[in-house]
Amino acid sequence: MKVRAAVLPINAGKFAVALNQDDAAEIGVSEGDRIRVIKSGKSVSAIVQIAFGLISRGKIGVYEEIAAELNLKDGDEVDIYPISRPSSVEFIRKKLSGKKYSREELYSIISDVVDGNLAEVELTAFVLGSYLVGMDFDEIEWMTKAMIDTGEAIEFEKGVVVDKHSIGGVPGNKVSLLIVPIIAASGLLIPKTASRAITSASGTADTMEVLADVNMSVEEIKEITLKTGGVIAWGGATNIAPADDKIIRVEYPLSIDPRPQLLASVMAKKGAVGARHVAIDIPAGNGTKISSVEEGRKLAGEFVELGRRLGLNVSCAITNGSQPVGRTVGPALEAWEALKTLEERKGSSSLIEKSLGIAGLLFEISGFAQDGYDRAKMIFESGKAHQKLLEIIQAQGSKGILKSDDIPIGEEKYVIESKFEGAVVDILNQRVVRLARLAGAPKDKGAGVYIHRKRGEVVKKGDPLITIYAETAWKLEKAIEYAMENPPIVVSGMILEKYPSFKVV
Ligand SMILES: O=P(O)(O)OC[C@H]1O[C@H](OP(=O)(O)O)[C@H](O)[C@@H]1O
Ligand SMILES: O=c1cc[nH]c(=O)[nH]1
Repeated sequence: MKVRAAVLPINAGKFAVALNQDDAAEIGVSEGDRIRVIKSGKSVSAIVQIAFGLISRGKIGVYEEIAAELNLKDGDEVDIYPISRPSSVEFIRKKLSGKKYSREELYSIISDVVDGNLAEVELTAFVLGSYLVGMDFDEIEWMTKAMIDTGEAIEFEKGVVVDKHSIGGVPGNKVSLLIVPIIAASGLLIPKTASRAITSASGTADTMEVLADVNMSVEEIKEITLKTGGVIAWGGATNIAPADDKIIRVEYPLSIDPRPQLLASVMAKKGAVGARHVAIDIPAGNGTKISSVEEGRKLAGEFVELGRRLGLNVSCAITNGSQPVGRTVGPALEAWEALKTLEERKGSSSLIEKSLGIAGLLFEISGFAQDGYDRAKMIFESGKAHQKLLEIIQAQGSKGILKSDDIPIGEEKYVIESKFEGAVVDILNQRVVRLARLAGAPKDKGAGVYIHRKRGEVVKKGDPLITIYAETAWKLEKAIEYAMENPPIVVSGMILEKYPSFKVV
């Protein structure tokens, strides 16, 4: 069938087209089916969206990706005809019925993820298949290797390359902003790629982006690492394990991180940047991805085994995830706390201890030092880590922030005060994250929370417990409403909530 192109100035993130419902019916396709679009002998396969009333008969809405690929302009004539769904869809269906993927099937699925050949619902089914049915270790290894092989990789001809990664899940985990400069200042190389938030209110890429550009090519990551010793780049902007960010995009709205995807996502990024020694942070505690140290140990064993299969020397740190790391949650607040701590060489003990502990672990497993923690502490206290972070920020492309107090924080704020005198007995991670997300994080960089009192700290009636920051008044309102019904900080006593009136703060 011949139709005329209407170029839609929208990036769909995949090859997709919009068809008038009657034209779609005429060639026998429905929402999510595939068609081939042909112009001057060149063709692409595209996922169909039905645009009820928005695209007139005889026209086809083409998103930017297809327009660029086929060099299409408004009014150009193209040929279209229906084609069948990729075989990956059949493999995904097989997993949903409880079967095991083969190596070839996983490669085919990951290639289709990278090429944008899967509709949103098919990609979601792939993630849910892992979440509900799971994968065995062979499948996890094959998926990780497919994720590495379908992207670009970095090789360093000289230097000792190390890397760290967290499985995430604990709010306020800004430790990479301290660890990377400590390692880089020691002379080791750390080409770190991070993801954006998955279940939290700010991923490391969201936090670093407050200070510097995080969109980098593979060549830039290598060049900056060789120049400064380290980078903190957003994995989704590179062509390193490009399937990863596409998978994370469907995990984020569901706030789930299935174990097979988690292992593959983390280890593909480490394998592709040429790291030899890798430290994995596994936060364990209520309201995180790992509820106990025992469960953390099991996951640590899986990381070490996957590392062995990929030729990487992996060590894990099971860390205290029972409450947020440091006192801030949300991109700008976390960047502020990380930079302030480096500037003043003091700050929240959970943030400093964790950062030095993981940097120290990297020093030890790479053979750089036996007293890893002490070496990391010396670099931190000497101010070299602070100077190094500033150097990395400049090399990546600074956002013009020279010191922590220059970082803009949301201007709308509300302080929740304690209604009792006593001590903080609990901080509920998931409520803290929900609160920061309702306030606008991670999209609104200035949104988030500042935690005034952490577990065990004493409060008087009327003392501030938590300050909520937002960039817009209505988001602040929503966040306050939530906090009133779901107090994130519990002061003394044994009663967590009263139902139907939850007002225990
Ligand atoms: O907490 P959630 O959002 O689930 O996990 C995602 C975060 O965990 C990892 O942290 P890092 O890169 O090791 O610092 C990821 O890169 C990402 O920033
Ligand atoms: O990078 C990451 C971190 C946690 N979970 C993932 O799936 N990827």
